[in-house]
Amino acid sequence: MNQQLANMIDHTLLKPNVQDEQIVELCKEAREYQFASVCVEPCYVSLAAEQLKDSGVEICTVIGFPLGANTLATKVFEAKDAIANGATEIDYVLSISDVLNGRWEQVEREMRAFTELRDEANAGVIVKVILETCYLTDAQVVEACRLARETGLDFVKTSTGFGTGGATVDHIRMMRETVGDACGVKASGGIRTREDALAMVEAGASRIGASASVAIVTDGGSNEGSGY
Ligand SMILES: O=C[C@H](O)COP(=O)(O)O
Repeated sequence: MNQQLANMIDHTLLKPNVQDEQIVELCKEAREYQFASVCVEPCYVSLAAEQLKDSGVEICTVIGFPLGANTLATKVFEAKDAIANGATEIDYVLSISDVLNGRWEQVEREMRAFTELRDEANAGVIVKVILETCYLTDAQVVEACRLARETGLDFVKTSTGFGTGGATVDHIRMMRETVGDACGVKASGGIRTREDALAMVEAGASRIGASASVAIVTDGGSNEGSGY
């Protein structure tokens, strides 16, 4: 097992039919392999936080997930509630409609709202913006990354795992080139093997989001994924 790789992985379980015992198991695995975080739906943040007390594993959750289509006020409320319940990492889906309609000032406003709520939380919370790159042009990916860097977000992230495509090496390279050292880059969606994960790291990813994390670090492969 490659510990360095494990330390970079958000151990993810995002499905409509998740139950408590699966979250308990996810947390057990995260503690054992020392993954960076568990990534769970907001309704499971409290349970995960309780399970992972004093483990060093962060509690990541997803906001406006998976479509990014909620209004900003709803996303902000959801994020604050998740932090109050114990979330330390917030992965929010950006307003894809604003990007597609060229409303970049709205995209920026949303990013600033997230950096503000992160700074107000003042508890080592970090924010990642999920771009859902499968729906964007390269120019839109670059512009979103440029704004994320400018507004001070912590990470840019490729995918929800529920779109028409996941992380690609080309997108990761483009995202890293745009944010430089100012932000982390998270590759997620469709990463099933150690080989997939290492290709993303090689291209510039500093975090991997995956449902198949255990298979990745134990050198196997898996068909496990979030998507429908
Ligand atoms: O946010 C992370 C993704 O949902 C993970 O995608 P995956 O289930 O395809 O590994």
